[in-house]
Amino acid sequence: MDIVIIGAGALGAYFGSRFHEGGANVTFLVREKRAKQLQDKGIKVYSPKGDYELLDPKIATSPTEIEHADLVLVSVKGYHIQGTLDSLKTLTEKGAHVLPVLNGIEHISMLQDQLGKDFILGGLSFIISTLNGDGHVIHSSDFDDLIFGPLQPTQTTICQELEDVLEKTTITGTNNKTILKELWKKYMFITAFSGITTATNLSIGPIREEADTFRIAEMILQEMKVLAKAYNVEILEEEVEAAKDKLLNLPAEATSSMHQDRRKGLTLEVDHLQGGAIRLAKAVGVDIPYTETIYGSIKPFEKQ
Ligand SMILES: NC(=O)C1=CN([C@@H]2O[C@H](COP(=O)(O)OP(=O)(O)OC[C@H]3O[C@@H](n4cnc5c(N)ncnc54)[C@H](OP(=O)(O)O)[C@@H]3O)[C@@H](O)[C@H]2O)C=CC1
Ligand SMILES: CC(C)(CO)C(=O)C(=O)O
Repeated sequence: MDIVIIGAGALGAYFGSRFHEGGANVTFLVREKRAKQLQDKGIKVYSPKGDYELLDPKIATSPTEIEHADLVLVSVKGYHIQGTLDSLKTLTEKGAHVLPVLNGIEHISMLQDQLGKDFILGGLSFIISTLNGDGHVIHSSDFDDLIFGPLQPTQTTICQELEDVLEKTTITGTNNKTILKELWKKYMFITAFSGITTATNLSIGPIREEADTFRIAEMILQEMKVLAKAYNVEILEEEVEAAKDKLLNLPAEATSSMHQDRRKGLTLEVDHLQGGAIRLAKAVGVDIPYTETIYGSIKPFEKQ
């Protein structure tokens, strides 16, 4: 399978390396600075699932350099998705399907509107990874789930092909037939988890110790459930409970990637995540006051 990775950051470099390890033909479509770093240092993955080294990754800085792609994995931050549209347009015109794995939900309909519904698959990931100073991947969770699936009936073949590739890798891949619901469940979870950890500047342990603080995360889960319903996605109460249990059972020092970005002084995805929820809620007349409050609390730290 010919796979292009747009956004060779923590997620893209990890999954791209694993696809390569499994025998796929992988090209990293990156910007100039990252291209130079990849040429100089290659990619190394340090991971509980086994280290991997890609000394001479295939790199492109323009989509015109890429002759053919079956699949484009998009793993940029939410605030960079608009900047990938020209490349995605060129690659979908060459027949590629697009698998976005960023957190959030608004980008799905945006990509469908801009590129055509047939090209956009649903995707998300559960993993904790980051890049070190050499641009190498530090994968620190024992999970690396890549959940994907068709959003249109025409996409079952490409999803099956990806499933076949994933079977040859260490990635825990799931071809999910109800991917839209999975996307909303992850969106519900991440809006609460990234919201409460980033706003308080605390990992989950101390948040759990203060019932009044933890309650804010619970209320955000409930608001996101109501919001999903307004978009015809039924998240069950037991699924909200499962998300709450996850928050209760994470290691005390666990935190969200957005909170890690706050700690590192990087731009935050708050507009894409909590801001996106607020825009979607306004459009259908749903009130999400806890999410709005968390959004307002994080906003001053968005661009540090
Ligand atoms: N890290 C994690 O553990 C997890 C992250 N996620 C989600 O995955 C998404 C990606 O996160 P993450 O991998 O951590 O982010 P990173 O910041 O590590 O990587 C994003 C990469 O995108 C690149 N990029 C941005 N615009 C373009 C473009 N136009 N063309 C090519 N490359 C581009 C950046 O490159 P450049 O160097 O040029 O700026 C950067 O390397 C986010 O939505 C995040 O919430 C989800 C689960 C876990
Ligand atoms: C919760 C987690 C770590 C799961 O992958 C995540 O998506 C994030 O923090 O951005």
